[in-house]
Amino acid sequence: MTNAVNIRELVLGILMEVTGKGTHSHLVIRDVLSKYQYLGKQERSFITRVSIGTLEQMILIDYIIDQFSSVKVKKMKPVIRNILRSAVYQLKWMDSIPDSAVCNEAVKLTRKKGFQGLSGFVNGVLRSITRGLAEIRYPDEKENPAEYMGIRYSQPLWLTQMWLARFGPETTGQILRAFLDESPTCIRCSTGKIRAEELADKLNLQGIETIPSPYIKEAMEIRGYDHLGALPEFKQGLFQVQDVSSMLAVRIAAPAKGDIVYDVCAAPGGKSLYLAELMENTGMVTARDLTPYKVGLIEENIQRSGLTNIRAQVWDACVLDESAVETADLVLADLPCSGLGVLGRKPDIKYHMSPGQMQELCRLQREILGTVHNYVKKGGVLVYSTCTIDREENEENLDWFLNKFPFHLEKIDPYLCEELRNGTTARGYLQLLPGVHRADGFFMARLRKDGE
Ligand SMILES: C[S@@+](CC[C@H](N)C(=O)[O-])C[C@H]1O[C@@H](n2cnc3c(N)ncnc32)[C@H](O)[C@@H]1O
Repeated sequence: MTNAVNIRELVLGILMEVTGKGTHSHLVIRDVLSKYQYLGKQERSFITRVSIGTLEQMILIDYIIDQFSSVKVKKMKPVIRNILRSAVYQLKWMDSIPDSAVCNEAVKLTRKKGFQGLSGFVNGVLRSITRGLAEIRYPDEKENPAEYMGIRYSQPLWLTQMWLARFGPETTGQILRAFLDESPTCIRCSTGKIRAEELADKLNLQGIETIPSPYIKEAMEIRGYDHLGALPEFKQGLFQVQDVSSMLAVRIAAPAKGDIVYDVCAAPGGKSLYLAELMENTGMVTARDLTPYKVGLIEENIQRSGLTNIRAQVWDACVLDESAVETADLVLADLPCSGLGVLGRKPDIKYHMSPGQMQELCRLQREILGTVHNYVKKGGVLVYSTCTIDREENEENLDWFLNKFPFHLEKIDPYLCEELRNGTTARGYLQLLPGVHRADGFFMARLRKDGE
């Protein structure tokens, strides 16, 4: 590994930024990897794996440290607690690194960061953990299942309590395990440009493994790539990075050729592009988001795609656009949400989210839905979707909407493969659950406006 840069110091920087300032981990990691592009594949994957892994397992890691340290994690200096956290991650989950190397590197980093006087403490705690790792005591599973699951699967207690009450222990276990499994990168083949099999062949030739999704033929999971953005197939717009759950939301929207479509919360534009592609360069997709920065992301993606039936606009979805009223065949409301369905990809969400924030999001979702339904023509379609598995933001918002506005749910079975059909899809909505489905957690509903 390169001597010039201490990759453990980079990991520490990422953890400090995410835990201290609340910046989203995927953004911090992306920035570090792009700043240190010259690092080798092995070093880049070490940085990603240890940062994500430590954040993912942080509740369990802190529980372990607290069993062996005289000073509780909460009372430690932030630098020290983050050095210990990433070291414990390596000790417990990375067998390929010798324990002595993990401890020595952590001690060196402690000194380098100016905490000479605490290097003995760090060394002592890590050596005790190394010796006692096999004998960790967990909360009693039978007596206190929520606490047990919270520690075992490293989730905040309020989340395990909420999910146990809603889904029961078996499904909750499936969901929590899935969050800790590696979340595969999923791509959507732009079938207007290349067949999925042909794209898979091209990627396979570069050593990238491709696994077709069971749900949609243009979706595939990929593994074994280094820098996705550098692949020629990406630059040529032959594929987009998009989870199959997002693709399904577009599938149930089922745009027709020539449709007028509004995607009211569109950045970075994944669903808008798919809608435009399915419309085969006819009609018009208006892809909106709140800020010029976000709309810039949509524009970049439009440019790479080469599609001409899509335009990007800055527009606050809470503000009524008089000119759009009753003009749309289809409105997609893929709204800001708590993101609890994608905890496997964005583990820090679980530390930032709270029941209070979820209520606030619910209020925003209602405000947006209460505005954008006006754009749907009589007889047109509104698709509501979120990447969460929270009843209030999903089913309860849907009930609220149906009680208030002249829309009815429409069966989505015709747009889904057999495996995804169930009682709710026959009514008009689908809740995907990680671990239960081979997809991110996602909610989608198809509503038709009453009238012609
Ligand atoms: C779930 S993301 C959308 C993902 C997007 N549909 C896609 O598939 O690529 C929600 C988006 O809503 C945007 N947003 C939040 N509040 C908004 C508002 N008041 N008006 C418009 N967009 C908003 C956020 O900036 C964010 O990009």
